[in-house]
Amino acid sequence: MGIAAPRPPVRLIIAAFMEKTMYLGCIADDFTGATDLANNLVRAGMKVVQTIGIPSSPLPAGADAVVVALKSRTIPAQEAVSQSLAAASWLKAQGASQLYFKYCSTFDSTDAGNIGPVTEALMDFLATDFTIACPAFPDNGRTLFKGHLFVGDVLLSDSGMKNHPLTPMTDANLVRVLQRQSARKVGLIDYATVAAGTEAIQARIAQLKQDGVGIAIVDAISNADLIKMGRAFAALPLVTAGSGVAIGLPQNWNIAANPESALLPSASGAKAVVSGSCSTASNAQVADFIARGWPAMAIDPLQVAGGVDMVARALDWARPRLGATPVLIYATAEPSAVKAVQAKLGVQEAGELIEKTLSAIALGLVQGGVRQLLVAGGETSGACVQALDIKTMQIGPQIDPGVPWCFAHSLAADSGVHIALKSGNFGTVDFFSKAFAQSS
Ligand SMILES: Nc1ncnc2c1ncn2[C@@H]1O[C@H](COP(=O)(O)OP(=O)(O)O)[C@@H](O)[C@H]1O
Ligand SMILES: O=C(O)[C@@H](O)C(=O)COP(=O)(O)O
Repeated sequence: MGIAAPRPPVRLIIAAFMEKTMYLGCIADDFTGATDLANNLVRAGMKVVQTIGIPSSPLPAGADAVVVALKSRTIPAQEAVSQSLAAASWLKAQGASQLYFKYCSTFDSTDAGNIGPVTEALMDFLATDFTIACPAFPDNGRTLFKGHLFVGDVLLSDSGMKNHPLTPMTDANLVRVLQRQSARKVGLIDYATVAAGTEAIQARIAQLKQDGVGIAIVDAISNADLIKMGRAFAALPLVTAGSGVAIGLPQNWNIAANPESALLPSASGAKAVVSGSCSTASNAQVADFIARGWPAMAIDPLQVAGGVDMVARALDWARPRLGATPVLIYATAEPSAVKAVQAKLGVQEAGELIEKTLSAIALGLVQGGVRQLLVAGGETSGACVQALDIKTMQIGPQIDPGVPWCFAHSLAADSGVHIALKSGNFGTVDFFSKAFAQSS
């Protein structure tokens, strides 16, 4: 006969039945952005669940934050609004006390949206007359000064983002950029105010509200700025930002950083990279992978458009090569090549065709035994995660700022899959090899 387990004290039994409220409900406009935000929240000590779309089944209890990943960055603004509102009502119904709309640290959008329209729809939904907008992420070189966004040492408009295939960013003045997308007046909380601290930021918010400003861009150049502003935003029903602002919010619920919070099961199985990002960083990372002599295959969009079955061709190429060394399948190309493809196929059409091709390849790779998959590119990641039918993701250790390894269950794999979704712009030049060295 076994030994009876000791009975837990009564107060523990009661605690187990008490519903814990979710503090932060997050809506991310793409999937790499969602893991980036979840990564920063986990590193700041929160228990986070990341879902792909609005979950259809109940989530495990006890999360401090839930990040709902949408693929709404480049879809028509009205569709982005309706998907974001559906996510917002679900998060509020789960008890979220504050909502966080996460967009790109390079403010990826066009004059048609979607940052402005989604922000304003969420403000209407929450019946709030004020929110902030701050894509600053100093750990990744995104800083804001006098409303101007810098990427590393250059203005946004001088960075590689001016050549983005879907959302070229040619104006670094975010007050101007957001005003073009918004009906509400857009203002600025400038660096002098942020440097003066939490009370100064709160006083400036009160002043801006009196002046009829609905959304304020906020300057920040360091993590210390993000901590100060986090305290000042405690009472806002809605925060809109990149992932950086997230590091300053957990303190409002007395949550402190916890290095234990990002543990995953150990990784095994074949390794692959699928890259559809055409950013400067991804181009350099692909070149680095090839320079190592590792197996890589390029996908030519024009051949796909011409009817060649590149999915079958890529999977046939990859099959005998899968193993301890990662394989890379990529559509990543330099701006001139991207423009030539877009001129022939159309911007959206080219993007969708390549996403469909790469996501079918990702699915085939996992069905063929890949269990450590790295995807480069936000839209590309969205397509791949959807093809793999992943519903939730567990956040693990950070590879580089903004990119953690994650663990997910996919119908395509009997066991789970380790997956990393790399934002186009993120990661050092040796990111692909670094990621697999860390997972092994
Ligand atoms: N060679 C190419 N020509 C044209 N478009 C491309 C090419 N390769 C990829 N794309 C498309 O460019 C877009 C890149 O976006 P995304 O995956 O979000 O990358 P990033 O994270 O760099 O923004 C995708 O829609 C992708 O399908
Ligand atoms: O904030 C960021 O820069 C990223 O989290 C992000 O949103 C990535 O988007 P992509 O560059 O499209 O991957």
